[in-house]
Amino acid sequence: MSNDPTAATKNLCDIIVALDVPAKEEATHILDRLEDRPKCVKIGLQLFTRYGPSLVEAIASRGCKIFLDLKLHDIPNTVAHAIESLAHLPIELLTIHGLGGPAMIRAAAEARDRTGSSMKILAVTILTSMDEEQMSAVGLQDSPKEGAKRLAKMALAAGADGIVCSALEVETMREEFGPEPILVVPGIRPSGFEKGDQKRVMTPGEAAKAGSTHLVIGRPIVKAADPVLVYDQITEEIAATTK
Ligand SMILES: O=C(O)c1cc(=O)[nH]c(=O)n1[C@@H]1O[C@H](COP(=O)(O)O)[C@@H](O)[C@H]1O
Repeated sequence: MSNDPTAATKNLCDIIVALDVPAKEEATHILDRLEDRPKCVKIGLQLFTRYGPSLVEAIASRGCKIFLDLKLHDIPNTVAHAIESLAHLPIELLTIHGLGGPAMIRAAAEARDRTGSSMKILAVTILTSMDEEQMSAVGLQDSPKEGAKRLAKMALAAGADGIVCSALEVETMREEFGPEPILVVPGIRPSGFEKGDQKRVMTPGEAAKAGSTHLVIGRPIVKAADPVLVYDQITEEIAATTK
């Protein structure tokens, strides 16, 4: 296996479009405009709490892989049963919170295995909207980089297939865990785009170069006047930095 920390990204840094919109018609409209560009889209709490599993099936039937971002965080028994309830759906990636701890993560992976589902389970480390001040307010005393690394180590050992972290931590993750783990990276901001509520951000090119496998991009694409133009510019930026 290659020791090149960017090996995992060669030809493999996919864009995941976060469909953070209020209505399924709006999500469909964006996907129609983007045509067959996105190979994977994210359905998060905003759409899933409104439309549930039927929307997952409808969007998957268009040929897109589905990243279902529910960030499950509960006692192991409850998370395991939630995963059993989701197992029949065409889900590629599913999020749980790393802060749920190793027993919860293990229960999630075991539930997935029991059902025969092939979904990959990703542990969210430190949300990209958090900085040191926010972490300290919930009793986390280390830096985002240290905290994310600590949670990632625990989560991967407990059976997570990959992790969600900011691009600022990706290089450290690759040094620590090698080329195997899936590294899904939100907090992506093309240069000049406002951070909004995100605290730990990087440009698409920097994030891809660091070794991310997937970049989760919401507002810069879905709120753009011309989402196709922005999507294509991001694709070119990634290609230029990872070739
Ligand atoms: O799990 C996620 O996808 C996620 C984790 C995280 O730490 N930060 C984060 O922003 N996200 C998600 O990534 C997307 C980022 O959206 P934008 O900031 O609009 O690009 C949102 O849908 C968030 O829910």
